[in-house]
Amino acid sequence: KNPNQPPVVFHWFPFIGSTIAYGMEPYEFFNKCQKEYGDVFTFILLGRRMTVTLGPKGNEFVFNGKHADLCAEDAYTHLTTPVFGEGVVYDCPNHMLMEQKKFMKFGLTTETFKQYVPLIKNEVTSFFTNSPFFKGDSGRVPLSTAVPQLVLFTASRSLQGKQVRQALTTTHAALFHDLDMGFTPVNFMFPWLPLPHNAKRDKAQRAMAKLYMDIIARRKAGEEQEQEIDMIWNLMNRTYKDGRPLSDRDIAHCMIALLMAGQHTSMATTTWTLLHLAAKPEIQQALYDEQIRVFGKDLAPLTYEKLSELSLVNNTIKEILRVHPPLHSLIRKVKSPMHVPNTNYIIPASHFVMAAPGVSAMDEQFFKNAKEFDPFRWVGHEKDEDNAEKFDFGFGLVSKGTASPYLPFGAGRHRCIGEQFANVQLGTIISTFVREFEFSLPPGQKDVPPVDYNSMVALATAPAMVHWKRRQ
Ligand code: HEM
Ligand SMILES: N#Cc1ccc(COc2ccc(/C=C/c3ccc(C(F)(F)[C@](O)(Cn4cnnn4)c4ccc(F)cc4F)nc3)cc2)cc1
Repeated sequence: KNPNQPPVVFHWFPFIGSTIAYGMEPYEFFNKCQKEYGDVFTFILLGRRMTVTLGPKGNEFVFNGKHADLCAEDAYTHLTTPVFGEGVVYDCPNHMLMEQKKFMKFGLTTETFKQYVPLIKNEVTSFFTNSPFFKGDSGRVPLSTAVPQLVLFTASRSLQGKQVRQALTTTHAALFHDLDMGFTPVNFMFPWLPLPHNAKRDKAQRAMAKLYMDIIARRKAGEEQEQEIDMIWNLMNRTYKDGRPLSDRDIAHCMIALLMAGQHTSMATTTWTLLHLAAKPEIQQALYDEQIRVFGKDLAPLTYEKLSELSLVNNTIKEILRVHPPLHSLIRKVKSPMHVPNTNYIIPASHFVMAAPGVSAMDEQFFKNAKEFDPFRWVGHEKDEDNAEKFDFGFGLVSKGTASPYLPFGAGRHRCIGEQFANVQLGTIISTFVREFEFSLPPGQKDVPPVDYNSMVALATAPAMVHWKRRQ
């Protein structure tokens, strides 16, 4: 026992350590350890020493740590680079990632969102028309199957662009699936395993990258006019500070990264939202009443400007991200020994640190009835974030204060740049569902299904069936 290192969680077997307990039920594991060891403790995950720092202070320690001390690319590159492709995100120096995030944000403006809302709405309504799950006046739908398709259509039609949307449902549908299968936490641990799914992943990555590079080449040859601003057009004109333009390959790999980012987080969040609304019909009714109040009894078409007036829709998304944050564990590699403030602990360079903001988001000391899904708890707190002090890491201002109990989009230099797009996409999807249908859980099922932690994000256990009835 080393007095100036965090306590190590008891475990029977070396290497395996606490992998099973953590991998199966991370929150149960974190809460049990917090009771026994406090907010800072080390556990063994497949031979790696993971030092967890919980609570708002723990969140701040990881999110505000200096890049020289805490390295994201060393933690994530084995998982992401085989899927996204080389030269971007975690396969390049951090200062280049900061510029890539700046470029991406240039493509996520109110002007593009105004154009995306009708595109997303149309994808949802044509999904209702074409999908086998929504025939007739009532029925049931396995959300685990339907929502990933719906989210892929809406994100690819808007942010990715028409050609990508077209390809993903025809020539490249199977390839997207193969690439998606490669985006799994097992690859965190064993990226080099010559498993069949890794060979398929690599083939799919090359095919997807080629799809984007062919689109770019056609646009450069002037074969396509810029009717709609998609992210590919946006990235085509970007140059790094050192004068080097973003290469066609780097653009393709950034587009794959954005595709994977949005797909997993949005499908998890959309599924959990529909499940919790099915469990609480009174909130569905309140959402429907809000649509009438904001758009009139004839339900005028959704617009980006009006989305911001739908406070219950926005509070529902905030509350879903509190109860079900898609990314439950955020990891950094320790590069030099790090002192944990207010403790005697020095974390050695051989460790990884892990933040789990979802633990403080479900802590009774910060949120009354924390386990309860209650969007109304956010009424009056819509703008808390705005007056916080801000800092620019190279991709725009982010709040400096990261000692918050609620950080579904992270904080600091690695903070998410997709929050606004996600809110537009989720707000449009939820509004369109609520206008069209009423939901309920299968008869006899009282609550939403348990969480499946075996994917990259915290998913609802399949099939996540809900019953629907078309509104008259
Ligand atoms: C509900 C939806 C989403 C949630 C909850 C979410 C959450 C997060 C979190 C927690 C981080 C910090 C990761 C870390 O600190 O290791 C992050 C980073 C990021 N996210 Fe998201 N995200 C969402 C949607 C999106 C979308 C739609 C995009 C792209 C359009 C996106 C792109 C990114 C990027 C580029 C980063 C930066 C990673 C870095 O700097 O290391 N995210 N996101
Ligand atoms: N055996 C076994 C075994 C062992 C352990 C377990 C359980 O262990 C774990 C541990 C961690 C995790 C999830 C963390 C994690 C981190 C980073 C990323 C990411 F980088 F990918 C992302 O942030 C994602 N993102 C951001 N915004 N939207 N998406 C991202 C960034 C930029 C970008 F451009 C594209 C991106 F998409 N993804 C996920 C899941 C399971 C199971 C089985």
